[in-house]
Amino acid sequence: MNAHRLVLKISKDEIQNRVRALAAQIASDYQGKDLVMVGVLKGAFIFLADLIRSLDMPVEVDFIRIASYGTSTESSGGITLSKDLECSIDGRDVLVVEDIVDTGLTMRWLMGHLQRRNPRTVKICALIDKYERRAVEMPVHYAGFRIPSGFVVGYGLDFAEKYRGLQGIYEVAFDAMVEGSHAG
Ligand SMILES: O=P(O)(O)OC[C@H]1O[C@H](OP(=O)(O)OP(=O)(O)O)[C@H](O)[C@@H]1O
Ligand code: HPA
Ligand SMILES: [Mg+2]
Repeated sequence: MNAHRLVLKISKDEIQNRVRALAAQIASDYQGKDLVMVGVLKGAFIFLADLIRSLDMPVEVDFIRIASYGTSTESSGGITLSKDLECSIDGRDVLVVEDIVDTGLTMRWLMGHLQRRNPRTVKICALIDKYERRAVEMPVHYAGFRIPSGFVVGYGLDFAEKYRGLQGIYEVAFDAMVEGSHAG
């Protein structure tokens, strides 16, 4: 891991306020519906936990575990599924909960995977919609924050599995490489 610093981008209070507003919007849109919220592990675990505790309606929660980044800040392009859904989504309304949509490759794979199980609707809720690196068209129906670029960590998001527990969102600032040597 190259030497880096963390720069605060979104504070804990801003996140809390935005999560409450998203939950209110979701509860209003899905009133009376049979909603299944699917958290994408690992990154979504904190966001999903906060979101459902602000949500004034009964929902079923399930998880799927897919990964493509490993220790890198670039998508590997290949998706590894290591835990699938446990509930049926046949005929039901599904809201996928993600920490971040970046290139969109993870979400494209997941949408294909879910659509084969015949849900009534599938929508996407992501804490962060990071749009400049998008490689495929991918709508984010409920977006917490839209940012153009920068590798971010905290509130579930990791860099090489670290920093998920930070309460705010931070950008990873990589120190410039010194000629002929690596800065850490
Ligand atoms: O839009 P994309 O470019 O595909 O990136 C978004 C995905 O990448 C991260 O997952 P990661 O592979 O790091 O797994 P993790 O959730 O376990 O950290 C993140 O949690 C999203 O699932
Ligand atoms: O900016 C990011 N941070 C952490 N994980 C990610 N996965 C895709 N983009 C990011
Ligand atoms: Mg990750």
